[in-house]
Amino acid sequence: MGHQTKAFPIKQLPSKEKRHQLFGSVKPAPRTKPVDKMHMADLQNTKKDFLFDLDAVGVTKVKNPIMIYSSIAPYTQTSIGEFTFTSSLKQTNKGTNMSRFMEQLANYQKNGFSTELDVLKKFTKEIAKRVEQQDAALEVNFPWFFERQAPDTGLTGLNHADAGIRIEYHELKGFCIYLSLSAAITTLCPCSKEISEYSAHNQRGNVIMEISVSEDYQEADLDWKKVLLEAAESNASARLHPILKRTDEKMVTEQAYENPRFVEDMVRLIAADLYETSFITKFKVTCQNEESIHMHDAIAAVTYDKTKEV
Ligand SMILES: Nc1nc2c(ncn2[C@@H]2O[C@H](COP(=O)(O)OP(=O)(O)OP(=O)(O)O)[C@@H](O)[C@H]2O)c(=O)[nH]1
Repeated sequence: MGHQTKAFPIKQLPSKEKRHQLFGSVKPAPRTKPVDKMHMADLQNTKKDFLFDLDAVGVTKVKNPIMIYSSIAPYTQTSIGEFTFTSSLKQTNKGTNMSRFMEQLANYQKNGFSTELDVLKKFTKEIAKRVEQQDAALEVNFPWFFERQAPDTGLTGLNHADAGIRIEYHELKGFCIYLSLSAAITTLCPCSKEISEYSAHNQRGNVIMEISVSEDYQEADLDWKKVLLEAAESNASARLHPILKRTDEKMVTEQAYENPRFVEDMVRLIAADLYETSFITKFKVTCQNEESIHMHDAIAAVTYDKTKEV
């Protein structure tokens, strides 16, 4: 005898409409307000003295797919960007037209929205025009992936750092560009190495580099993401790796022992590299170590403005 399957559904349920009513849906009340845009109230565009100019108004936490180009592998990748789009607002205007920021994003999205600085500059300038203001700002933060090779076996996998771009545009003043990268590194404590008969405690550090760039900076000549990543990693006790076999692990461990670093050492060494990078005009470097012998973290920071040099 073959196995008999039951035919589903067995129970006869009320219709979907009846089910919605059962759970509280009611018939629409009579509509009294206009439905055509021409006759709708436009509160945003009310003109009066609203007491203060606003520095920024717009939309934030906007997630959108992005294309990222890099000078290290993977050379092209897709990621998710979290955006903020704003402009200032005059004291005489009640509100901005928020939908226009999102309309602009939808237009760019059609061809794939890339984080190339030239694209984002164009976007920000167009936003100002679209919302009828003198200025606009765009901020985007995204995880950026890069290939990392194990030092001995050469096995590769992906690591990532958190990248950020802020573009400010003003009709009269032009553009300001701020870039940031937050990268993880290994540090081995110099003090612990010095005082102990053997070993030294180490930790995972997080380096945040925030920079301003010169007006003539072209990322096609030098990829800022790679520059900042190298500044953090090349000055650390060791780099982080997705894949390490024993022969790799030995090398990374010994390299860290040979290059002990305090958080203070980290920010000063990275500052030196950023100081020597000609397209960087100002920078802030912060290093925060998740201490392995404490519940708390260690932190150090340095800022420098090359434009203030005499
Ligand atoms: N100004 C403002 N708008 C808001 C606020 N909260 C929500 N909104 C948005 O107002 C939007 C309406 O956008 P608008 O761009 O003003 O719409 P519109 O006037 O039809 O657009 P235009 O034809 O471009 O002038 C809706 O999408 C709401 O999301 C707020 O606090 N301030």
